[in-house]
Amino acid sequence: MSLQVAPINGTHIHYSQSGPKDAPVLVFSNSLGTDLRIWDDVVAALSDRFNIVTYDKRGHGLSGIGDAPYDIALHANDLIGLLDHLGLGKVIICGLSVGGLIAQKVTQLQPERVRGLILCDTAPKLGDYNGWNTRIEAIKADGIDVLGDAIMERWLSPTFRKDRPLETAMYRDMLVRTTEAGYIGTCVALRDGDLREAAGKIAVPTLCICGSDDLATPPDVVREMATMIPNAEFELIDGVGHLPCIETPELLTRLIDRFTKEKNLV
Ligand SMILES: O=C(O)CC1=CCC(=O)O1
Repeated sequence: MSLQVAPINGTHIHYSQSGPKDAPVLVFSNSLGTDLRIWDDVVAALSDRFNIVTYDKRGHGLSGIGDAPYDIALHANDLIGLLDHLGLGKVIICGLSVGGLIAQKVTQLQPERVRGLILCDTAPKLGDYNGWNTRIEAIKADGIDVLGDAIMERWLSPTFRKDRPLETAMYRDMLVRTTEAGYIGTCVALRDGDLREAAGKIAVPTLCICGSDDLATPPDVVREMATMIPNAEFELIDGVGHLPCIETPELLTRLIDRFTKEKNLV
């Protein structure tokens, strides 16, 4: 399939769409420093029954960087713009880490559009102001590569890194090849983003998922989010880090399948 790209909010957004066009729409939103390929195994398993959209948020993958200062609302409006461009109305959103904040923000901006949320390894607020500034300053001084190994420890469980060194190296490359402007811009968005007040107003079925070995958004953080969102469910995936879509796509697929069936979203 040829690459698909859309003009959105003054830049271009690279996306992929697969599955039956009349099926329920399931959109995946990525984490910091990753591109849409992290969902490949999940998409392959679900694209017989969902109309699936994956995309690279601005500054990541093959999308443009744009000129606007980044914040979570800008990323959310990019996703809304992409859905409008594709003529997609109501959607289920699965957001990972910063993608989870983007999903929550879209729900806040267009509550009527979102039918359900799957929030993986995320929270309404991630990290603290000084922590993000330290990361931003380190990257400005020396580039993303200096943080590559430390970030792999946050992303991937010790078992994955030990047993799958080539893939670990590949995901490290994905990270360090992210544009510096896009990465730092998204760190700023995370530093300043706080959706805790809005979390209590989310009124759609929500499943919160976390890997037990997630060092970026540890289970307690995700569990707390589940208590803030009315009627949200929480699932812990044992032995997995920050990116269940990479480490255990089969289990993530089963959780999405079960949740969407139980909540009558399919
Ligand atoms: O890079 C990390 O620490 C993991 C992460 C934080 C926000 C996000 O999207 O990924």
